[in-house]
Amino acid sequence: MRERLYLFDTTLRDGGQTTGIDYSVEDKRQVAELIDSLGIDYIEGGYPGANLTDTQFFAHRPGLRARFAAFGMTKRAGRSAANDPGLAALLAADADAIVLVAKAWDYHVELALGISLDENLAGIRDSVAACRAAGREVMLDAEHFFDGYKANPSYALDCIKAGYDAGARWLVLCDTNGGTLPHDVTEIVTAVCSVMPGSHVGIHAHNDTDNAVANSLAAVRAGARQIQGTLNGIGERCGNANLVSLIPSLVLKPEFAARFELGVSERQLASLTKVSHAFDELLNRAPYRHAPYVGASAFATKAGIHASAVAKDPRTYEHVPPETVGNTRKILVSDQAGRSNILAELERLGVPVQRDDPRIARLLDEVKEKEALGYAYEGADASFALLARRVLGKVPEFFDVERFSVSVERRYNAAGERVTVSEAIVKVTVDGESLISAAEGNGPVHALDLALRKDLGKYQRYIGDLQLLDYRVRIFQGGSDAVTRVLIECGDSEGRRWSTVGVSANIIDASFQALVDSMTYKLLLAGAE
Ligand SMILES: CC(=O)SCCNC(=O)CCNC(=O)[C@H](O)C(C)(C)COP(=O)(O)OP(=O)(O)OC[C@H]1O[C@@H](n2cnc3c(N)ncnc32)[C@H](O)[C@@H]1OP(=O)(O)O
Ligand SMILES: CC(=O)C(=O)O
Repeated sequence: MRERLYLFDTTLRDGGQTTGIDYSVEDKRQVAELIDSLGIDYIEGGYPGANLTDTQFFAHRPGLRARFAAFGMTKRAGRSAANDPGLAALLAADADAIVLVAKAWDYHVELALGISLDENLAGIRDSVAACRAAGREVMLDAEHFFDGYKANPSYALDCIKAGYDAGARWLVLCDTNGGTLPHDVTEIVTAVCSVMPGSHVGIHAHNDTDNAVANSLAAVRAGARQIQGTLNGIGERCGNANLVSLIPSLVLKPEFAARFELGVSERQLASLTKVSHAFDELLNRAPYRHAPYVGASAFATKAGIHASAVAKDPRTYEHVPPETVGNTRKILVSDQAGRSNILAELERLGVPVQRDDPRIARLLDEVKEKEALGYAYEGADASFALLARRVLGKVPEFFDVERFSVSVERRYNAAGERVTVSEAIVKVTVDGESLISAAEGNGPVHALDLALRKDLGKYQRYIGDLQLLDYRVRIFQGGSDAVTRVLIECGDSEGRRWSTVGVSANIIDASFQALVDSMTYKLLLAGAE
């Protein structure tokens, strides 16, 4: 029979202490729903009474499947629990559980609180008892437990015992400064669980040594049965234990899966990548490509030797199947590639080719030569598709660019204001007919884009819904000269997205190459003839 392991999410409380993150009430509601969709047991909504947002959030409690927890501190020194405004605000909040933070390090009690060690124990007892008397489930967040245990083990233990005796359901050992390493966590949690029931012990790890996840797993192995953490590891300073990394390790790694049961179903696990990215979207930041399990690179294979083995069996280079966490396998084409990468990418792009086609070796050589000049195909799938189709003789000559020119001029407009105007002229040949178009744009690339797509003759009807979505420039040293690489991302009304690359010593020329590839790829996608 497997033991139940409880997950506690503090994205909305400790996560709110992250630099650069400032939730609104509506943000909190949306994040709570995201967390709840994963099957987490507890969601800590914030600190009612500490600020208006949190107080309002608790005033209109979200409808959640998880137990909803309110955070606050034990009563202030010199006040009774019944006469403490902070505690009163916590009790007034509509929450199933109350999390009380209490000092467990003698040094902090004497310095930060300025009270005796016994007064602190009495404060813990009285505060927990008051919350229990109000019918709430109580958790004691034992702040600085690990540092406190190292300094004075019997006092740190007395603090959590005081909470337990007064009725706290959970005693959460906090590595508040985040400096504890996994071997210390193992030793200290083992010692705690030899005198307290592990089924009441939790872990709250910070990531200041990049060990918050490792420390949480060590605590579970040593007997703790509740893990606190956040979505994508946000939290004070370097963050908290990342639940997005912890959940799949607990569910998929045999050592944990065989011993423990979580509230997260297979279907919920498969939504992890989506939830993690949706959270970043809400925070208005790009998802971290290299995030374990859910990053775009987590199951991306670039090296030729790896790709060749992955084609035979993905388990050769994947520690878990990507689909279990809702991620996907990617085989990238670059100067690190071999034939296997090329074949896998051609298959993904739907380009039919025999495995022993001698043109594959030519294509691989061409990729490596162009990458040496500065092209980067791992981020430009459409340019690779065109290169491959050209080598395989499968790209129609839709249009030919005879010439283009761009000018940038600063002048006064009719209202006497100073404006900078970009104008472009593009001359193309379509089916033997010369077509000249001119356009003005916000900048030179915008003007070129508009001029190029203004008149493509009989192909015009295929490109009406083409949209330029992203434009990135990188300047680097190629040989003795500076080289500019431009990556462009485009999309269309059918929700398709593709990327192209252009390289030149001249930024406009590099941009134009990428624009032309983009237009050509769109015509291919549209089946233009
Ligand atoms: C480890 C953690 O992450 S704990 C959570 C930390 N999170 C936050 O602090 C965010 C929300 N906090 C706040 O909005 C404010 O700090 C408030 C509203 C809680 C308190 O504000 P203020 O009354 O102005 O006090 P201030 O923040 O300056 O200092 C904290 C006070 O609480 C006392 N205190 C700290 N921890 C505890 C505790 N566990 N039990 C009792 N008192 C405590 C401190 O000694 C200090 O008292 P003092 O004012 O007599 O010196
Ligand atoms: C309670 C808490 O957030 C900490 O000790 O880190």
